[in-house]
Amino acid sequence: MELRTAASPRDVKHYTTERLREEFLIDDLFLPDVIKLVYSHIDRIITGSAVPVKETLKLTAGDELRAQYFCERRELGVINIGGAGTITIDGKAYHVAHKEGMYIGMGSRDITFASDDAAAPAKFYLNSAPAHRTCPTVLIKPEGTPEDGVVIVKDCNKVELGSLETANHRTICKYILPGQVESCQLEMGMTKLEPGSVWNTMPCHTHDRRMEVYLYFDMPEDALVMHYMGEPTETRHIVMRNEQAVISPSWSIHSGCGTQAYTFIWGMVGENQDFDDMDDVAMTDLL
Ligand SMILES: O=C[C@H](O)[C@@H](O)CC(=O)C(=O)O
Ligand SMILES: [Zn+2]
Repeated sequence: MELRTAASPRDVKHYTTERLREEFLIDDLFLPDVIKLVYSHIDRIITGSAVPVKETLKLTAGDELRAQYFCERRELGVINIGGAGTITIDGKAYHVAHKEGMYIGMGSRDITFASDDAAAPAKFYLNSAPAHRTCPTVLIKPEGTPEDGVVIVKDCNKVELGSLETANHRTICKYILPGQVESCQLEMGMTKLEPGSVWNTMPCHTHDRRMEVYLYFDMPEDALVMHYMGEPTETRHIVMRNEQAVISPSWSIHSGCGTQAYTFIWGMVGENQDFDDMDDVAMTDLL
């Protein structure tokens, strides 16, 4: 497991491009037959990926968690951005298709990942946070009919925002949040931009009570997103490519502008689970 420490905004404003990328960018996710995990001291979020191709992959606590198993004291959110696959939790198999996800509650011991087809492997994106109680493990589908153990994203959790005129027409699909999928602190969802729209989260915001991690994907290899971060009056950018993630501290804005439309997954943890608890930044105040 790779470890990242927290960073102070007073230091970050002096960082070079290289240092900014070292601290915040995660550019080696989704390697085949590897579970990659990055542990951040910021709210102790773990960001990672599991891409089973030739093998079934088993999630372990590693040395770092000083736990017998990964979810001993943690909850885990998963969204599959690849082909269909199976997540097996303590002997129970959940079939997770493209853009479906899971919430896996604290206390789940044995977690494995497999793909249906090695030629189109599943790409499981992972966000995990410390937990204090067990919430039910569920499969999450953006569309469909609910069954036992399966939650369908509610219409009120598919929020259309922005417009083509301001190049930010997008739909926020909220997967894990109170009232739909119960968790201790983790919230997760996916935002998809419409063709011709390139800006996410502009007008932008900070939220002092939560940190966030973004994963940008569904873009060609030569496309890029300029991810904007920093205090509102000290903005910086990180050039991001397909399937790369970025850590966003509470004090930072988190916004992006791509060379074309893209999709991203956001994961949030921290003090509260109030999605709308944001500190909006006026466009005219950004520097
Ligand atoms: O705090 C909320 C997160 O920044 C995202 O949900 C924002 C987002 O997906 C968007 O505006 O496009
Ligand atoms: Zn935000």
